Amino acid sequence: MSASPILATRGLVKRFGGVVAVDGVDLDIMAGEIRCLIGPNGAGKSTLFKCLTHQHQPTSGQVLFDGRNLQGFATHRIARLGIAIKNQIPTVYAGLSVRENIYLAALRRALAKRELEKVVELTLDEIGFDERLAKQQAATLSHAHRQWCELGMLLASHPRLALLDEPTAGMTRDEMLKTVSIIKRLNARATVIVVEHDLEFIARLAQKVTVLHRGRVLVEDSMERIEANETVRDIYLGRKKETVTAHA
Ligand SMILES: Nc1ncnc2c1ncn2[C@@H]1O[C@H](COP(=O)(O)OP(=O)(O)OP(=O)(O)O)[C@@H](O)[C@H]1O
Repeated sequence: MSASPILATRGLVKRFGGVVAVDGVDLDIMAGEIRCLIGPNGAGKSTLFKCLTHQHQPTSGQVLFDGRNLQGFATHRIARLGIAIKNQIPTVYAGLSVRENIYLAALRRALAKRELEKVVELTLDEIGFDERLAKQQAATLSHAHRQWCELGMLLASHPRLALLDEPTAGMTRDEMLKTVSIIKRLNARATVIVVEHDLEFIARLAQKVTVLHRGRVLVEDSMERIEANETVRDIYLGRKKETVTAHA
């Protein structure tokens, strides 16, 4: 029995003038999967994400969600289908508390008030926020707490597919490990695609990794096999390992 992918792209292209940022990408993401997307700076990872949600209109090619072609769909209509994106810069309501942010995110599920309140409290628990943090204004949160607040908003909104762009950027190792556990919770109810540079994070999370290079899929495999792949090492991992070592 062959299952069909929840998300597929076929020949996806995005040009910015003379720059071909995404150059004929075919992806098949199965329901329930966590897929990591890696590649050197400028490989096209963020642009690909933005094409999936129509923050950028693809130049050509198709995005299929549950087999349905999303061509012509506005961003808000894609969000309503259950595709959520967390961009590199967190988007929280700065003037509201964490609890209020999560409450607003949960509203999209059209639950009765008591259910909604339960979801909010459960989510605060899932991201490990106590009452003090729940009441804190989002603008005053630390970098990591702001990222977790936004992950909480994703958890509460219950997407079918979550796209996470560098969720651990700027985090310490302990913060990265906590983020892994939050994303595993998210993956218990949603398919997840995550762009990341942190190799330990990827190894702890993903079953399958897609390497993008110059807008194209270079290889798709397990992290173990990708780490052993000479071409990938040359264009990406070797350079990154040096960077990681240099910062250790
Ligand atoms: N809005 C834009 N206008 C023009 N060029 C763009 C735009 N967005 C991205 N690009 C170009 O497209 C290419 C891919 O960029 P993108 O940000 O998608 O790469 P990335 O893999 O996400 O990189 P990073 O790891 O640094 O975030 C780059 O050459 C970039 O300069």
